[in-house]
Amino acid sequence: MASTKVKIPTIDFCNSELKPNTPQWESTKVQVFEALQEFGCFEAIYDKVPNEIIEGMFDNLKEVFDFPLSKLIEYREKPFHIYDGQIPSIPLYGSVSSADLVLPNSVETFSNTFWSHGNPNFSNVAKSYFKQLMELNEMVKRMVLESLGLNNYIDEFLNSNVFMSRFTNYKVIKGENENEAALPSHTDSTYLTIIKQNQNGLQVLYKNGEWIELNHTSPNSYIVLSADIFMAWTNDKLTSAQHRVVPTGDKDRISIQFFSFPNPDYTLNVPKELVDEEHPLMFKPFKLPEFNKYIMLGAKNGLGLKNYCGL
Ligand SMILES: O=C(O)CCC(=O)C(=O)O
Ligand SMILES: [Fe+2]
Repeated sequence: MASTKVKIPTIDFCNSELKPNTPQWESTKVQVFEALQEFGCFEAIYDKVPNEIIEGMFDNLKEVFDFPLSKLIEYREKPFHIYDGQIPSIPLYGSVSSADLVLPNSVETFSNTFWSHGNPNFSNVAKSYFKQLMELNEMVKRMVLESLGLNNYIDEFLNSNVFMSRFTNYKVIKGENENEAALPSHTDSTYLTIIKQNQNGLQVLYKNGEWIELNHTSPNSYIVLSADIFMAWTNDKLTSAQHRVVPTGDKDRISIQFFSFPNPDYTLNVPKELVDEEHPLMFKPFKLPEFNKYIMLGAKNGLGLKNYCGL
């Protein structure tokens, strides 16, 4: 069971004055940094994505997951597009990912695969959704880098980021297995993952060993998780959130994940400002594709990164 005692912070990003060098920014920045250090996650309340865009995303995605398997497989055959499903260990899980739905071409490929004449409605809502999430993602990263005194790195860091979007469907089951994790405990190999769920079910493992529910408390809620790559690049200053999904509702759960990574050529080198006698270097330099290959070979339970390049 997930704990109801510990609550992860809810942080408000709605204020229109939330710009660098304002008092509002400075106080939000403290909350963001503390939350990502302590929990590796927080709930963001962010009202820049209109409700009709969010509803449009979930309505279109319901249709996608009702399409026959052959469509999902056809999608998988396009470069940079992935369908994961029918995995025996996680039978309720199915997802489609796109290399970058922020790029117009990628949105069109997605629409043209699933709808025979494309789907301008999906294309428009997806473009709008991911454009606004890019801004939230950028604000959070800027706040983290400023908190670490890495202001000189912000532009280079943000320019080297690439993105991936994933839509996931968890089939509802009733019966003796209904409280089992539909997606088992793991950490992500990203900088940040920003998740929107149409039903609660996401949980994070807190350091006291309790699972904490990561619920949406508002229609404008998103869950922001810091992950392996951000933990490595910041020399262990941030926590990589260990999370899982235990759907609770009585209908299929759909979630939208917005992942950010370093580009494949970028060497992850801890900034020298974060290393001194009291804070020795914790990770060797590495590139993401090599780390991903290592993970694929079977590293488990958040030990992957430390085993791979920990010092
Ligand atoms: O469905 C969710 O809320 C989370 C999915 C997830 O953790 C992942 O795809 O890495
Ligand atoms: Fe994840």
